[in-house]
Amino acid sequence: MLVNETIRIIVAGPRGRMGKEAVQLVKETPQFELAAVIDRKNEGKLLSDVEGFAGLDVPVFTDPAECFQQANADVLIDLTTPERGYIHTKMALEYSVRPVVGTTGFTPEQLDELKGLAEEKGIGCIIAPNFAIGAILMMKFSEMAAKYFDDVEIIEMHHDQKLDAPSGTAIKTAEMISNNRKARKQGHEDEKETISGARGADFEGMRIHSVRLPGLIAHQQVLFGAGGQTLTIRHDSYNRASFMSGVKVSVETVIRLDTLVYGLESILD
Ligand SMILES: NC(=O)C1=CN([C@@H]2O[C@H](COP(=O)(O)OP(=O)(O)OC[C@H]3O[C@@H](n4cnc5c(N)ncnc54)[C@H](OP(=O)(O)O)[C@@H]3O)[C@@H](O)[C@H]2O)C=CC1
Ligand SMILES: O=C(O)C1=N[C@H](C(=O)O)C[C@H](O)C1
Repeated sequence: MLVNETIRIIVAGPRGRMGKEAVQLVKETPQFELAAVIDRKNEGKLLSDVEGFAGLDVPVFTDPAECFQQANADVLIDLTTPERGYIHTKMALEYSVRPVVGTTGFTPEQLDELKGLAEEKGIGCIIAPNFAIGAILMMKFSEMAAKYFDDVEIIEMHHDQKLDAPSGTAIKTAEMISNNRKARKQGHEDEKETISGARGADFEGMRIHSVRLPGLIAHQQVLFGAGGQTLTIRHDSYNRASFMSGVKVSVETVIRLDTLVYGLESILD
Protein backbone atom coordinates (compact mmCIF):
# COMPACT_ATOMS: atom_id res chain seq x y z
CA MET A 1 0.00 0.00 0.00
CA LEU A 2 1.30 3.49 -0.93
CA VAL A 3 1.88 5.95 1.90
CA ASN A 4 -0.68 8.49 0.69
CA GLU A 5 -3.44 6.02 -0.15
CA THR A 6 -6.66 6.09 1.82
CA ILE A 7 -6.86 3.39 4.49
CA ARG A 8 -10.27 1.70 4.58
CA ILE A 9 -11.23 0.71 8.11
CA ILE A 10 -13.78 -1.54 9.81
CA VAL A 11 -14.60 -0.70 13.44
CA ALA A 12 -15.90 -3.57 15.59
CA GLY A 13 -17.83 -2.40 18.66
CA PRO A 14 -18.80 1.07 17.34
CA ARG A 15 -21.41 1.76 20.05
CA GLY A 16 -18.98 1.02 22.89
CA ARG A 17 -17.09 3.61 24.97
CA MET A 18 -13.90 3.12 22.93
CA GLY A 19 -15.65 2.25 19.67
CA LYS A 20 -17.41 5.64 19.55
CA GLU A 21 -14.07 7.43 19.93
CA ALA A 22 -12.54 5.23 17.22
CA VAL A 23 -15.37 6.02 14.78
CA GLN A 24 -14.83 9.73 15.52
CA LEU A 25 -11.07 9.34 14.92
CA VAL A 26 -11.66 7.65 11.55
CA LYS A 27 -14.20 10.33 10.60
CA GLU A 28 -11.86 13.22 11.34
CA THR A 29 -8.64 11.75 9.86
CA PRO A 30 -8.31 12.71 6.17
CA GLN A 31 -6.34 9.58 5.21
CA PHE A 32 -8.83 7.23 6.91
CA GLU A 33 -12.18 6.07 5.53
CA LEU A 34 -14.81 4.10 7.45
CA ALA A 35 -15.67 1.07 5.30
CA ALA A 36 -18.15 -0.70 7.62
CA VAL A 37 -18.80 -1.58 11.24
CA ILE A 38 -19.31 -4.88 13.06
CA ASP A 39 -22.07 -4.55 15.63
CA ARG A 40 -24.10 -7.32 17.24
CA LYS A 41 -27.20 -5.10 16.84
CA ASN A 42 -28.52 -3.11 13.86
CA GLU A 43 -27.79 -5.75 11.18
CA GLY A 44 -28.68 -4.51 7.69
CA LYS A 45 -28.91 -0.85 8.71
CA LEU A 46 -26.62 1.97 7.76
CA LEU A 47 -24.60 3.33 10.68
CA SER A 48 -26.25 6.70 10.05
CA ASP A 49 -29.57 5.09 11.12
CA VAL A 50 -28.09 4.36 14.55
CA GLU A 51 -28.41 7.10 17.16
CA GLY A 52 -25.26 9.20 17.48
CA PHE A 53 -23.79 8.42 14.05
CA ALA A 54 -25.55 10.90 11.73
CA GLY A 55 -23.97 11.25 8.29
CA LEU A 56 -22.05 7.95 8.41
CA ASP A 57 -23.60 6.03 5.52
CA VAL A 58 -21.64 2.80 5.94
CA PRO A 59 -23.09 -0.70 6.33
CA VAL A 60 -23.54 -2.40 9.69
CA PHE A 61 -22.73 -6.14 9.77
CA THR A 62 -23.50 -8.59 12.53
CA ASP A 63 -21.66 -11.43 10.81
CA PRO A 64 -17.93 -10.61 10.74
CA ALA A 65 -17.24 -12.99 7.83
CA GLU A 66 -19.77 -11.14 5.66
CA CYS A 67 -18.23 -7.86 6.70
CA PHE A 68 -14.69 -8.93 5.79
CA GLN A 69 -15.90 -10.37 2.46
CA GLN A 70 -17.90 -7.30 1.42
CA ALA A 71 -16.27 -4.20 2.92
CA ASN A 72 -13.01 -4.21 0.93
CA ALA A 73 -11.19 -2.97 4.02
CA ASP A 74 -7.49 -2.71 4.83
CA VAL A 75 -7.67 -2.57 8.61
CA LEU A 76 -9.94 -3.79 11.42
CA ILE A 77 -10.02 -1.78 14.67
CA ASP A 78 -11.41 -4.10 17.36
CA LEU A 79 -12.74 -2.69 20.63
CA THR A 80 -15.15 -5.34 21.88
CA THR A 81 -14.79 -8.12 24.45
CA PRO A 82 -12.08 -10.76 24.99
CA GLU A 83 -14.18 -13.53 23.39
CA ARG A 84 -15.44 -11.51 20.39
CA GLY A 85 -12.17 -9.69 19.90
CA TYR A 86 -10.29 -12.95 19.50
CA ILE A 87 -12.83 -14.27 16.96
CA HIS A 88 -12.77 -11.00 14.98
CA THR A 89 -8.97 -10.81 14.98
CA LYS A 90 -8.51 -14.38 13.81
CA MET A 91 -11.12 -13.96 11.09
CA ALA A 92 -9.68 -10.63 9.94
CA LEU A 93 -6.28 -12.29 9.47
CA GLU A 94 -7.88 -15.12 7.54
CA TYR A 95 -9.43 -12.53 5.20
CA SER A 96 -6.12 -10.57 5.00
CA VAL A 97 -7.55 -7.55 6.82
CA ARG A 98 -4.90 -6.17 9.21
CA PRO A 99 -6.12 -6.04 12.81
CA VAL A 100 -5.45 -3.19 15.25
CA VAL A 101 -6.72 -4.58 18.52
CA GLY A 102 -7.31 -2.62 21.70
CA THR A 103 -9.47 -5.33 23.22
CA THR A 104 -7.77 -6.87 26.24
CA GLY A 105 -8.05 -10.26 27.92
CA PHE A 106 -6.49 -12.52 25.26
CA THR A 107 -4.62 -15.57 26.64
CA PRO A 108 -0.91 -16.15 25.87
CA GLU A 109 -1.98 -19.15 23.75
CA GLN A 110 -4.36 -16.96 21.71
CA LEU A 111 -1.61 -14.36 21.19
CA ASP A 112 0.77 -17.08 19.97
CA GLU A 113 -1.83 -18.49 17.62
CA LEU A 114 -2.62 -15.04 16.16
CA LYS A 115 1.09 -14.31 15.71
CA GLY A 116 1.49 -17.56 13.79
CA LEU A 117 -1.48 -16.70 11.59
CA ALA A 118 -0.20 -13.16 10.86
CA GLU A 119 3.17 -14.60 9.86
CA GLU A 120 1.58 -17.31 7.72
CA LYS A 121 -0.43 -14.60 5.92
CA GLY A 122 2.55 -12.20 5.85
CA ILE A 123 0.46 -9.28 7.10
CA GLY A 124 0.60 -6.94 10.07
CA CYS A 125 -1.40 -7.16 13.29
CA ILE A 126 -1.06 -4.86 16.30
CA ILE A 127 -2.45 -5.87 19.67
CA ALA A 128 -1.96 -3.03 22.13
CA PRO A 129 -3.08 -3.42 25.75
CA ASN A 130 -2.85 0.37 26.07
CA PHE A 131 -2.80 3.00 23.30
CA ALA A 132 -2.04 5.99 25.58
CA ILE A 133 1.52 7.32 25.20
CA GLY A 134 1.77 8.04 28.94
CA ALA A 135 0.86 4.45 29.76
CA ILE A 136 3.52 3.15 27.38
CA LEU A 137 6.10 5.38 29.08
CA MET A 138 4.89 4.13 32.48
CA MET A 139 5.56 0.57 31.32
CA LYS A 140 8.98 1.43 29.88
CA PHE A 141 10.02 3.36 33.00
CA SER A 142 8.88 0.41 35.13
CA GLU A 143 10.95 -1.98 33.03
CA MET A 144 13.97 0.33 33.58
CA ALA A 145 13.34 0.68 37.31
CA ALA A 146 13.19 -3.10 37.70
CA LYS A 147 16.93 -3.21 36.98
CA TYR A 148 17.52 -1.41 40.26
CA PHE A 149 14.57 -2.50 42.47
CA ASP A 150 13.88 -6.19 43.13
CA ASP A 151 10.47 -5.67 44.77
CA VAL A 152 7.44 -4.30 42.99
CA GLU A 153 3.66 -4.38 43.19
CA ILE A 154 1.19 -3.13 40.56
CA ILE A 155 -2.10 -1.49 41.43
CA GLU A 156 -4.43 -0.99 38.47
CA MET A 157 -7.68 0.96 38.91
CA HIS A 158 -10.56 0.96 36.42
CA HIS A 159 -14.25 1.76 36.01
CA ASP A 160 -16.57 -0.95 37.29
CA GLN A 161 -17.85 -2.01 33.84
CA LYS A 162 -14.52 -3.59 32.94
CA LEU A 163 -14.76 -7.33 32.14
CA ASP A 164 -11.16 -8.52 32.52
CA ALA A 165 -8.88 -8.49 35.56
CA PRO A 166 -6.03 -7.86 35.83
CA SER A 167 -6.10 -5.24 33.08
CA GLY A 168 -4.18 -5.87 29.87
CA THR A 169 -1.91 -2.97 30.82
CA ALA A 170 -1.07 -4.50 34.21
CA ILE A 171 -0.20 -7.84 32.60
CA LYS A 172 1.94 -6.17 29.95
CA THR A 173 3.68 -4.09 32.64
CA ALA A 174 4.45 -7.24 34.63
CA GLU A 175 5.80 -8.92 31.49
CA MET A 176 8.06 -5.95 30.74
CA ILE A 177 9.27 -5.81 34.36
CA SER A 178 10.04 -9.53 34.19
CA ASN A 179 12.57 -8.77 31.43
CA ASN A 180 14.72 -7.25 34.20
CA ARG A 181 13.52 -9.14 37.28
CA LYS A 182 14.14 -12.75 38.28
CA ALA A 183 10.97 -14.66 39.23
CA ARG A 184 10.87 -14.56 43.03
CA LYS A 185 8.21 -14.69 45.74
CA GLN A 186 7.95 -11.30 47.45
CA GLY A 187 6.85 -10.53 51.01
CA HIS A 188 7.43 -12.71 54.09
CA GLU A 189 8.08 -16.34 53.25
CA ASP A 190 5.51 -17.41 55.85
CA GLU A 191 2.81 -14.85 54.97
CA LYS A 192 -0.79 -16.20 54.99
CA GLU A 193 -3.91 -14.66 53.50
CA THR A 194 -6.60 -14.60 56.19
CA ILE A 195 -9.05 -13.43 53.50
CA SER A 196 -8.50 -15.10 50.13
CA GLY A 197 -7.14 -12.73 47.47
CA ALA A 198 -5.76 -10.21 49.98
CA ARG A 199 -2.31 -10.25 48.35
CA GLY A 200 -3.63 -9.91 44.79
CA ALA A 201 -2.75 -11.90 41.67
CA ASP A 202 0.64 -13.57 41.54
CA PHE A 203 2.79 -12.92 38.45
CA GLU A 204 6.16 -14.64 38.96
CA GLY A 205 6.02 -13.65 42.63
CA MET A 206 5.12 -9.98 42.09
CA ARG A 207 1.59 -8.94 43.01
CA ILE A 208 -1.06 -7.26 40.87
CA HIS A 209 -4.06 -5.61 42.58
CA SER A 210 -7.21 -4.72 40.61
CA VAL A 211 -9.51 -1.95 41.85
CA ARG A 212 -12.94 -1.46 40.20
CA LEU A 213 -14.99 1.64 41.06
CA PRO A 214 -17.52 3.88 39.35
CA GLY A 215 -15.94 7.28 38.64
CA LEU A 216 -12.61 5.81 37.52
CA ILE A 217 -11.53 5.50 33.86
CA ALA A 218 -8.05 3.86 33.61
CA HIS A 219 -5.26 4.35 36.15
CA GLN A 220 -2.20 2.41 37.25
CA GLN A 221 0.52 2.74 39.87
CA VAL A 222 3.69 0.69 39.83
CA LEU A 223 5.25 0.71 43.29
CA PHE A 224 8.90 -0.24 43.76
CA GLY A 225 10.38 -0.68 47.23
CA ALA A 226 13.91 -1.05 48.59
CA GLY A 227 15.59 -0.33 51.95
CA GLY A 228 14.40 3.09 53.14
CA GLN A 229 12.81 4.19 49.85
CA THR A 230 9.96 3.66 47.41
CA LEU A 231 9.49 4.74 43.81
CA THR A 232 5.98 5.24 42.40
CA ILE A 233 5.33 5.40 38.66
CA ARG A 234 1.74 6.38 37.92
CA HIS A 235 -0.37 6.99 34.83
CA ASP A 236 -3.97 8.23 34.58
CA SER A 237 -6.31 8.34 31.60
CA TYR A 238 -9.09 10.83 32.37
CA ASN A 239 -10.97 10.23 29.11
CA ARG A 240 -10.95 7.79 26.20
CA ALA A 241 -9.70 10.38 23.72
CA SER A 242 -6.32 9.81 25.46
CA PHE A 243 -6.06 6.47 23.63
CA MET A 244 -6.76 7.74 20.12
CA SER A 245 -3.33 9.01 19.04
CA GLY A 246 -2.07 5.47 19.67
CA VAL A 247 -4.91 4.00 17.62
CA LYS A 248 -4.03 6.38 14.75
CA VAL A 249 -0.32 5.47 14.78
CA SER A 250 -1.23 1.79 14.94
CA VAL A 251 -3.47 1.98 11.87
CA GLU A 252 -0.77 3.84 9.94
CA THR A 253 1.88 1.33 11.05
CA VAL A 254 0.05 -1.98 10.69
CA ILE A 255 -0.16 -1.46 6.93
CA ARG A 256 3.60 -1.89 6.54
CA LEU A 257 4.15 -4.74 9.03
CA ASP A 258 4.33 -8.44 8.15
CA THR A 259 3.99 -9.87 11.65
CA LEU A 260 2.11 -9.39 14.91
CA VAL A 261 3.31 -6.71 17.31
CA TYR A 262 2.08 -6.96 20.92
CA GLY A 263 2.37 -3.59 22.66
CA LEU A 264 3.12 -0.19 21.17
CA GLU A 265 6.50 0.25 22.88
CA SER A 266 8.30 -1.48 20.01
CA ILE A 267 6.81 0.71 17.28
CA LEU A 268 7.21 4.13 18.95
CA ASP A 269 10.55 5.94 18.40
N1 LIG B 1 -5.96 -0.74 24.35
C1 LIG B 1 -6.45 0.34 24.95
O1 LIG B 1 -5.82 1.41 25.02
C2 LIG B 1 -7.81 0.25 25.56
C3 LIG B 1 -8.46 -0.93 25.53
N2 LIG B 1 -9.72 -1.04 26.04
C4 LIG B 1 -10.34 -2.33 25.86
O2 LIG B 1 -11.27 -2.20 24.79
C5 LIG B 1 -12.36 -3.09 24.98
C6 LIG B 1 -13.68 -2.31 24.89
O3 LIG B 1 -13.75 -1.42 25.98
P1 LIG B 1 -14.99 -0.44 26.16
O4 LIG B 1 -15.19 0.36 24.92
O5 LIG B 1 -14.80 0.24 27.44
O6 LIG B 1 -16.18 -1.50 26.30
P2 LIG B 1 -17.75 -1.31 25.96
O7 LIG B 1 -18.45 -2.35 26.77
O8 LIG B 1 -18.14 0.11 26.13
O9 LIG B 1 -17.84 -1.67 24.42
C7 LIG B 1 -17.75 -2.97 23.93
C8 LIG B 1 -18.48 -3.06 22.61
O10 LIG B 1 -18.39 -4.41 22.17
C9 LIG B 1 -19.71 -4.84 21.80
N3 LIG B 1 -19.91 -6.26 22.01
C10 LIG B 1 -20.03 -6.91 23.18
N4 LIG B 1 -20.27 -8.22 22.97
C11 LIG B 1 -20.29 -8.37 21.62
C12 LIG B 1 -20.53 -9.48 20.79
N5 LIG B 1 -20.78 -10.69 21.29
N6 LIG B 1 -20.49 -9.29 19.45
C13 LIG B 1 -20.22 -8.06 18.93
N7 LIG B 1 -20.03 -6.96 19.68
C14 LIG B 1 -20.07 -7.12 21.01
C15 LIG B 1 -20.62 -4.06 22.72
O11 LIG B 1 -21.96 -4.05 22.19
P3 LIG B 1 -23.24 -3.90 23.18
O12 LIG B 1 -23.32 -2.44 23.47
O13 LIG B 1 -24.36 -4.44 22.38
O14 LIG B 1 -22.91 -4.69 24.42
C16 LIG B 1 -19.96 -2.70 22.70
O15 LIG B 1 -20.32 -1.96 21.57
C17 LIG B 1 -12.11 -3.77 26.33
O16 LIG B 1 -11.51 -5.03 26.10
C18 LIG B 1 -11.14 -2.85 27.02
O17 LIG B 1 -10.33 -3.51 27.95
C19 LIG B 1 -10.35 0.01 26.61
C20 LIG B 1 -9.72 1.22 26.70
C21 LIG B 1 -8.40 1.44 26.19
O1 LIG C 1 -11.17 -1.43 29.94
C1 LIG C 1 -10.58 -0.32 29.96
O2 LIG C 1 -11.16 0.74 30.20
C2 LIG C 1 -9.14 -0.29 29.66
N1 LIG C 1 -8.57 -1.39 29.26
C3 LIG C 1 -7.21 -1.55 28.90
C4 LIG C 1 -6.52 -2.52 29.82
O3 LIG C 1 -7.11 -3.57 30.16
O4 LIG C 1 -5.38 -2.28 30.21
C5 LIG C 1 -6.49 -0.24 28.72
C6 LIG C 1 -6.89 0.83 29.68
O5 LIG C 1 -6.37 0.51 30.92
C7 LIG C 1 -8.41 0.99 29.72
